[in-house]
Amino acid sequence: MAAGARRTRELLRPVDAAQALDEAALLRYAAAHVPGFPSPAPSLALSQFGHGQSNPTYCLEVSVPGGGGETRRYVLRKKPPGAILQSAHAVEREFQVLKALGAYSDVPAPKVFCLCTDASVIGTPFYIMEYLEGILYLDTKLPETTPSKRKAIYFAAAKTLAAIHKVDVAAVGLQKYGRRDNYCKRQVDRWERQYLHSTGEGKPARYPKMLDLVRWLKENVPEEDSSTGLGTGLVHGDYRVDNLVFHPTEDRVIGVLDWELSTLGNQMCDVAYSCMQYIIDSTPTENSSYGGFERSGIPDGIPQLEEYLAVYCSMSARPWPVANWKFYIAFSLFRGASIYAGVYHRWTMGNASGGERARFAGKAGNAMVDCAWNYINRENVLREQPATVVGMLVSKAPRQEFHREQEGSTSTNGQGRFVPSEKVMQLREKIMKFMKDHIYPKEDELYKHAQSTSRWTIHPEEENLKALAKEEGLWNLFIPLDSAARARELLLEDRSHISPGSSDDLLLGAGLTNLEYGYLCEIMGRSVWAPQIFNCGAPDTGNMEVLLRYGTKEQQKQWLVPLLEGKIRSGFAMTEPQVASSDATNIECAISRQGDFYVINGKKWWTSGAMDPRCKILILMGKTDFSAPKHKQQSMILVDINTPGVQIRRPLLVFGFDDAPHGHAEITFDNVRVPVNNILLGEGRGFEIAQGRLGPGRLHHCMRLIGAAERGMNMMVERALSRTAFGKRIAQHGSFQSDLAKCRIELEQARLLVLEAADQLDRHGNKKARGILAMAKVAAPNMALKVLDMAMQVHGAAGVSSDTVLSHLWATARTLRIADGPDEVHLGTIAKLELQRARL
Ligand SMILES: Cc1cc2nc3c(=O)[nH]c(=O)nc-3n(C[C@H](O)[C@H](O)[C@H](O)COP(=O)(O)OP(=O)(O)OC[C@H]3O[C@@H](n4cnc5c(N)ncnc54)[C@H](O)[C@@H]3O)c2cc1C
Repeated sequence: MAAGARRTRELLRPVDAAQALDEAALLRYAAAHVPGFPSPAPSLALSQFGHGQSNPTYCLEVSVPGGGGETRRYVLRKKPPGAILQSAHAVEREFQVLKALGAYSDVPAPKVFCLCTDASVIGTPFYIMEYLEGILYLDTKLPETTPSKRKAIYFAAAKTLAAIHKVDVAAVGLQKYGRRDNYCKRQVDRWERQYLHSTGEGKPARYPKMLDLVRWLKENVPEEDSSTGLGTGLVHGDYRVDNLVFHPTEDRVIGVLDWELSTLGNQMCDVAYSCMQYIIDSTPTENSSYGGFERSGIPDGIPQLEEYLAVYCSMSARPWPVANWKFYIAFSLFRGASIYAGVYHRWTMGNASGGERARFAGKAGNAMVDCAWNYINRENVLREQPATVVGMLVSKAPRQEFHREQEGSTSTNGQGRFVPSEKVMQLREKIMKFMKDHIYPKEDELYKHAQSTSRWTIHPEEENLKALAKEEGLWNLFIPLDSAARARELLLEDRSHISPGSSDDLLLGAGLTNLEYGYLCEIMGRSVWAPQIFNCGAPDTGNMEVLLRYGTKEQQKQWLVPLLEGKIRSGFAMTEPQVASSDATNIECAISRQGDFYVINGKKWWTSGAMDPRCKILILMGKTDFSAPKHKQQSMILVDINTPGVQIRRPLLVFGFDDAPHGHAEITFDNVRVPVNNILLGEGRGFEIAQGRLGPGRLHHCMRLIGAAERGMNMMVERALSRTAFGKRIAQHGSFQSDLAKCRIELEQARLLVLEAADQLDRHGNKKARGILAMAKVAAPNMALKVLDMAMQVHGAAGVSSDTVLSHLWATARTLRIADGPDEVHLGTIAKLELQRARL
């Protein structure tokens, strides 16, 4: 076989005499079944591809009648002649998968024209497909290319494999193409049978180590193999660089060939198989040493196996496969050995396509078995963490519906202004994994519960998830360094009020700055359910912040600790229906001192979280002195929600969403008596507290909005790539591309603004950072609304339904142009500062 890069046409050779076809019959059939086939064809030049072992493949070159010498090329692929293994050489299946992929997916595949199952036409079933003029790299070492091209080719191969694995099989009509579960288990049985069929008495000798390998594989099938969900789907079955046709001038795949072994199943088998050249050079030649790149040295430019894997994992959002990698490699070697045993057997019977190379297939197969055993006996085969590849962040989490994790400006190469520290990156990855493993898969169920008649109760799963998040150390991450320091002193003095087993360190977060938390909060914002699972949901975070900063020791013991532990929830009651509450000087709720008590009278609404059965404490803002200066009249006070006189009147709806089970409540306070020491910081200091509370809290909303928008982007892209309108993918329509690009620009702008605001908050405090905080508070919801609106648009009617998360995310984003202060108020702040600066 010719080594190196070959143009498709260079792979053609005269037809093997033993594989000659009835050309007249073929022409008749093609003319009748291939749309646009030149007819009557003045001449047919038939040649054969020298590359490939299994199904004989031909090139039909037909002159176009009256075309002045113009010719058209087609490719014909057929079963080999003679007795063949029943399940092998399934050209019918190749045709089926190519047809489905060609019509509905982004996987580059040759277009198929017709399938002939009538063996009487040319002796065996066959199909005819498009001839792709491109480059095939027959030698996986890529000797005839430059190092940079080698890298690009390998990464393109990883990307294309990811594209195959992301095909929605139901959407392309391949849902019955195979069983997804127990793929490896069934494959081991299948290839064991094939091996036994191809070897033994009167046939090539059996290799005892192969039988041992079968036993080992059967005993070590990964648990994930029994699943039908994560990591299962379309499997190519023979995915190698030399089965890819590359564009003649660009480093991208234009066609994936040889789908003979494709089916549905465990996709990690494809991945391991595509890495075979790193492990073994199994080219069947007489003098083969069988050493893969790992032994012979990796050609310059070809990425390390772990780099290649990292790209695949990143593009497919698949977990880093360290846990079962040994199995998958051993399985690939075993399967290769079994295939080679078949090739060798056919060669001994005189009917292997691929000629003399098959002579050495038996030897090569046994070398694969030896290699599998060497691999199994190695201590470490893959590092615990994925390799870092420029521009890629590899999730170690399993794939979920939510595939791509765009990283935006945080996906840097360790350089630049906003680059999270290693500690933050680790937490970020952990949260992303948690979201993929536990939150996205439960969203539907939580949503259904929130629509049911039990919606004002807590779904048991929510508390389970909280326990899990706590266990993983993903708890109270919002707590800024300085607040934690103050509370630590108070809490450490007396541990009697802390539940046994609770760790102080865990309760007080991870010692992050607001900026550091920003990178994490963004991820939580991708799901409306996520923040509270990590005990980072509003309004609890703001309330805890108030208690951390301003609470007395007693207040902290009674209310802060259970909040930090996630045992209770809280509400913040400031807004009142009868006054414009964006101007908090308007509020009318009265807090009057009577001896050792304060008596509260008033009406509040939009007290978020107060409907939650776990809500035990409200921080209420009212007036203690109506005659004091305008900003000294207000005070904040702790109100036990079960105090007589506190009455929840109704849940309010946001565009029809009641946000159960947390809800937004209208509450009346009729002569509610609370102890005097429930006052926070002191009478008349409500505004002061509000400033402290609202800075970080506002920013958290912004961060979550960036996450929500990012999710919108992901969903929009996935939808546009998988749906066809007016003859092409939505993603191929220019108007979509322009909207998408604009959304990305706005998102990145907003993200940078939010990060900058967080940084200034850390460095200069609330007051000095108020201008940029206000900018972020205006920019983030407006951007998120635009992106989510566009995402809904791309989803068509589905986008505005509750079948996707988009409408709920949009509704939540819309409230944030009002909640925590309307846009206009923040714009006023920005303008005021701008004018002040001009006057200086
Ligand atoms: C989903 C949701 C959750 C909420 N959660 C809480 C909560 O937990 N606790 C709580 O206390 N409140 C909560 N709120 C209430 C929220 O904080 C208030 O709605 C907000 O502060 C605005 O007050 P208002 O509704 O009284 O509007 P108003 O103050 O009446 O303002 C109405 C409009 O007037 C205009 N306006 C106001 N000021 C200016 C100005 N300076 N310049 C120009 N135009 C102006 C703006 O267009 C503004 O939107 C929540 C609201 C929503 C929607």
